[in-house]
Amino acid sequence: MEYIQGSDFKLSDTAVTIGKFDGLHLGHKELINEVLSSNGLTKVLFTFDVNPLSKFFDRTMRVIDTNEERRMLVQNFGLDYMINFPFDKETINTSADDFIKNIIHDKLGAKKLVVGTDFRFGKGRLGDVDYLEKRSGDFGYELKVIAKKVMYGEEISSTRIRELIKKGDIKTVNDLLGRTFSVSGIIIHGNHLGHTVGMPTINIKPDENKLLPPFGVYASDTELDGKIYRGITNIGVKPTISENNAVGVETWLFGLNEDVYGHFAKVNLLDFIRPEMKFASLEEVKKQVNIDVIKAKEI
Ligand SMILES: Cc1cc2nc3c(=O)[nH]c(=O)nc-3n(C[C@H](O)[C@H](O)[C@H](O)COP(=O)(O)O)c2cc1C
Ligand SMILES: Nc1ncnc2c1ncn2[C@@H]1O[C@H](COP(=O)(O)OP(=O)(O)O)[C@@H](O)[C@H]1O
Repeated sequence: MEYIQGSDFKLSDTAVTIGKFDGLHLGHKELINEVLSSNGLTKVLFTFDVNPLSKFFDRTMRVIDTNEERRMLVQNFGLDYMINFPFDKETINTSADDFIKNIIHDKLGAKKLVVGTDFRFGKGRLGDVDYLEKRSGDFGYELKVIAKKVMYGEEISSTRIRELIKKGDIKTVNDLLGRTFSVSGIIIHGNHLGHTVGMPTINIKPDENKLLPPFGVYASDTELDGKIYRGITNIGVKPTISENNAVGVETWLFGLNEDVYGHFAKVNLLDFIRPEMKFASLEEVKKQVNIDVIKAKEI
């Protein structure tokens, strides 16, 4: 798959799905599968750069997957191209008509367009599926509108998943995603205290745009150097150690005994265990973690 960042491309004879795709959940997967079934066409996922998006609209808006995480997820789907299109002033001010003409037709060369029922596009979000259908003859594409997938009696949506993440309902989040919610990044140095109590932890500083579940302890499976380690993860600020720690994601991996600083890790969260608490000392944290570990191993 070729990854294109920006607006400098010209494709032809494509099957394209367009959307924000935050979280790449099971509903999104249906759109992508429709693209994948388009024999004879170049298969494209067109999405918007989520980092500028959060700056343009609402600085507090966090994403389920960062650009990088989303790119890694899409990598193995079997698509030909993934386009991460800038969501800047120009894009925001592009009318629905210009979006169809300049982007869907001229740049993407779409012969087939796959979107969800509530897809909106163009300035003021005035473009919708009816409008896409109306213009399909003029611009020579076939429109495929996919109904929203329902799970547990409700439509799957990025908004619903974000709310569940905020509540810490990781199990339901993972069901709706059809995979595990994860936090990934490079392993950095912490305070070098963990190993002093027999609990070495890998520390990851989450991307500032990343939506995190409530501070607390979670059972996890971490992908590191081609292996998966069951472990236990603390998301939070380590109040026992000091008052002003930055938010971190740290994981004690069961069965690892190596220096892995600077390596890339993907921490897949499996289930919530308990909230983060302030203890009297690091030894007291360790005592509690020994109890948490029993739970984490049972999951
Ligand atoms: C599973 C787990 C649970 C933790 N729970 C807490 C907690 O409830 N409160 C807290 O202050 N720190 C908690 N910590 C953070 C420890 O205090 C931290 O691992 C220790 O400060 C070592 O950090 P370092 O990696 O910077 O050396 C937890 C760490 C782990 C791995
Ligand atoms: N089982 C393990 N789980 C996590 N980290 C481990 C493990 N075994 C060895 N390590 C190494 O030890 C480091 C963590 O030690 P620690 O004392 O917590 O230091 P830091 O505060 O820098 O994270 C990790 O970054 C990793 O390189």
